[in-house]
Amino acid sequence: MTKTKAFAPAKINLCLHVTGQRADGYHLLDSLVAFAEVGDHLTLTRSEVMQLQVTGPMAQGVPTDGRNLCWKAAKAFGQPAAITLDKHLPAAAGIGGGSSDAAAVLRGMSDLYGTPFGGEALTLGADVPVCMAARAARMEGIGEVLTPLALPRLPAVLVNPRVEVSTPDVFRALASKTNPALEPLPADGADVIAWLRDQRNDLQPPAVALQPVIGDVLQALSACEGTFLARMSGSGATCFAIMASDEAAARAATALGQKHPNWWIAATALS
Ligand SMILES: C[C@](O)(CO)[C@H](O)COP(=O)(O)OP(=O)(O)OC[C@H]1O[C@@H](n2ccc(N)nc2=O)[C@H](O)[C@@H]1O
Ligand SMILES: Nc1ncnc2c1ncn2[C@@H]1O[C@H](COP(=O)(O)OP(=O)(O)OP(=O)(O)O)[C@@H](O)[C@H]1O
Repeated sequence: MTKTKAFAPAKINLCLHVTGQRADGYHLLDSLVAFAEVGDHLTLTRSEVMQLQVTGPMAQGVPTDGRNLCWKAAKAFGQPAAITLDKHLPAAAGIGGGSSDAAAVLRGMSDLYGTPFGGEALTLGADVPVCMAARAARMEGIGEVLTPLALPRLPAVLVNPRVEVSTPDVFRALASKTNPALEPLPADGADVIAWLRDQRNDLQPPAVALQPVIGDVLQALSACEGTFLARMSGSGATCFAIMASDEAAARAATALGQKHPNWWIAATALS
C-alpha cells in the first residue's frame, strides 16, 4: 500500500478519578473513556523523507515539525511518511487531540508498511494507548491498563471556550492526589448516565480554578434543554454534555454558538 487514511476521534473522559501518585510524579487514574464521532483526519503516503502538513479549521499554532506527535509517532514506528493532518479538534484541550493523532499515525503506518507497531504507545503520551483502539474502555494505571467495554451511543455536545490548559499545571493544582476509585461499573443494560452522575472528574475543580471560564461552559451546558449530564474531559478545558437525543444536541450546539460565537462547539455522539 502506498497511501492510506486514518481517523483520530476526540477522546472524552466521561469520568476521571485520580487515585494516587507514583514516585516519578505521574498520577494513577481510574477513568471511563469514550470516543466522539468528530475528530482529525489524516492521510499518510509512503515517502523517502518525513513530511508533515497541517490543514483545516484548527491548524493554527499546531507545530509542523518534530514537536508534532504525528512526527514523533512516525519516528517511533521507524519509517518516514508524508502526512497530512486535517485538524478539526482544538489543541491542549483535554480531548487527546495530539494523542489521538499519534495513535492514528501508528495505525496508518501499520497499514502502509504491513507491519504492526513494535514499540510502546505509552512512551508517546499517557493517552496514546487508549487512543490506539479508539473504543470505549476503562483506563487505569497512568493510562496503560485498559479494559474495553461496550457503551450505548450517547448523543453529546462538546464545548471548548478557546483557552488552552496545560495538563501538568492542572495535575499540580490538584488538592488531593488520593481519591476513591470508580464505583463498580454498571452491569449490561443498566443506566450508564445515572452511574456517571455519581462519578467525578477530579481534575475539574483545579482546572476551573485556573480557568474560571470552564465554570461558565459547564453552567451553559447544564442549562440547555435535554442535558442529562455536563462535565469536563481530561485536564480541560473542553467540556461535554450528554444529551437526550441527536436533535437536542444539535439544538443546544446552535443555541450555544449564537450566544458564544468564539467557543468551539460540536454536536456529536460518544460511544
Ligand atoms: C489527563 C488525561 O488526558 C486523562 O486521559 C491524561 O492523563 C493526560 O494524557 P497526555 O496528555 O497524553 O499526558 P502526557 O503527555 O503523557 O503527560 C503530560 C503531563 O501530565 C501529567 N500526567 C499525565 C498522565 C498521568 N497519568 N499523570 C500525570 O501526572 C504529567 O505531569 C505529564 O508530564
Ligand atoms: N498533532 C497535534 N495536534 C495538536 N497539538 C499538538 C500535536 N502535536 C503536538 N502538539 C502540541 O501539544 C500540545 C498539547 O496538545 P494536545 O492536543 O495533545 O492536548 P492535550 O490537552 O495534552 O490532550 P489530552 O490532555 O486530552 O491528552 C499543543 O499545545 C501543541 O503545541
